Amino acid sequence: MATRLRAAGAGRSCTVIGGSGFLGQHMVEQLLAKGYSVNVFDIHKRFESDQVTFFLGDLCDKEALLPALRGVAVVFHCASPAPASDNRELFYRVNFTGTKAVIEACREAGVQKLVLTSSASVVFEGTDIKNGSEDLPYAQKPIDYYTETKILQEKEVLSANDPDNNFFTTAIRPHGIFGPRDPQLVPILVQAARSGKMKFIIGDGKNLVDFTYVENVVHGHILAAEKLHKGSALCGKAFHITNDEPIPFWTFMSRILTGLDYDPPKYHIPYWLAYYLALLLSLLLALLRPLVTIKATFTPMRVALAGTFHYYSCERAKRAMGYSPVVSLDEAIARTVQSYPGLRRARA
Ligand SMILES: NC(=O)C1=CN([C@@H]2O[C@H](COP(=O)(O)OP(=O)(O)OC[C@H]3O[C@@H](n4cnc5c(N)ncnc54)[C@H](OP(=O)(O)O)[C@@H]3O)[C@@H](O)[C@H]2O)C=CC1
Ligand SMILES: CC(C)CCC[C@@H](C)[C@H]1CC[C@H]2C3=C(CC[C@]12C)[C@@]1(C)CCC(=O)C[C@@H]1CC3
Repeated sequence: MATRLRAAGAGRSCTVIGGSGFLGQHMVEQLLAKGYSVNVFDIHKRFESDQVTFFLGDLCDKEALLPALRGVAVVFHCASPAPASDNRELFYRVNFTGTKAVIEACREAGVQKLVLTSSASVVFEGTDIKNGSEDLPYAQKPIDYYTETKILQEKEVLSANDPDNNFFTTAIRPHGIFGPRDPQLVPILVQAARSGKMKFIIGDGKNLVDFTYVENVVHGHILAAEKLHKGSALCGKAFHITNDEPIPFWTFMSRILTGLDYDPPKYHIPYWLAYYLALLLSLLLALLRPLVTIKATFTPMRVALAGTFHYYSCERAKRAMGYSPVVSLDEAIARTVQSYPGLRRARA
């Protein structure tokens, strides 16, 4: 590994924590393409590459992290339990306690830059956000445990910024990441369509939201790593990274569905009715949990995301790091639909 690090140049050596995941794999691919030497630290190894050094372990274990961080200049921390897991203990352990372990390991290993994948949802409380800036306060009442722990995670990383000791941190807040190999958005949407649950538009269908193509998210992270240094505007700050093309939520869903030959939703259900039905269902499933575990398609969080405005300004990222999306929304939707032949509706 030391040879690879030297070959890439000390400044272009990195470790992607969570590198086996959806965003992580795209991150690894683009970093390699840019000539970085790349380590992956993840609890699972989900792909083979002779260009990558894999370190398997739990990011909550600092001793397991250290070998993966020694000699690297930049750490990208994009690991998190899946939002749908809804496991409060797991979220706290990984996103809060685990992130503190990541920070300690970075400091001990002499890593200079830590780029966290946070989430624009850290300011979302289930009510409209239109062109929200990073100055919005953290959600006082996060809708779910995932969001609650992403807030704690971001606060830990940004407050760890320590330029006097050559340790620089920043957080990237993407929103609604989609693209090839996404496990959370398109597969769940198609599953809902296949089970006949996608006949209704929640609300009036005019709520604009941000969906961000995965390659734009990666581009934002790499830009941040390259612009993060002593005295830069990135130190200890968070930055929204989106496609900068807010789109009605149900227009986006319909374009993915029709692109895969499914019928788009066409009837309307009032937002308040959908939200309270989802809340009632979540309470019922919580009561039944000791007996049976049932995953709801329409959780309160998902209904809130489906029925409210939530799009964010990227102006701060444009100014501080010269960010602009590298793949347009139209092209991104086309590539995404094209990448899921197995999810296309089988024609009789
Ligand atoms: N998807 C989206 O729309 C958005 C995602 N984000 C953030 O982007 C990041 C990446 O998300 P995404 O790629 O979708 O998520 P994935 O679940 O696809 O990837 C996360 C990776 O981290 C791994 N991981 C989880 N827990 C640990 C642990 N304790 N130790 C080591 N590795 C671990 C996961 O393994 P395993 O699969 O076994 O859990 C997985 O490989 C996350 O931080 C998420 O919060 C932010 C905004 C939007
Ligand atoms: C069943 C339908 C009402 C919705 C189907 C699509 C949803 C599964 C997705 C639409 C918006 C997505 C989203 C996320 C996960 C998947 C969706 C709810 C996140 C919660 C993932 C993690 C984040 O940090 C924020 C994302 C917001 C958008």
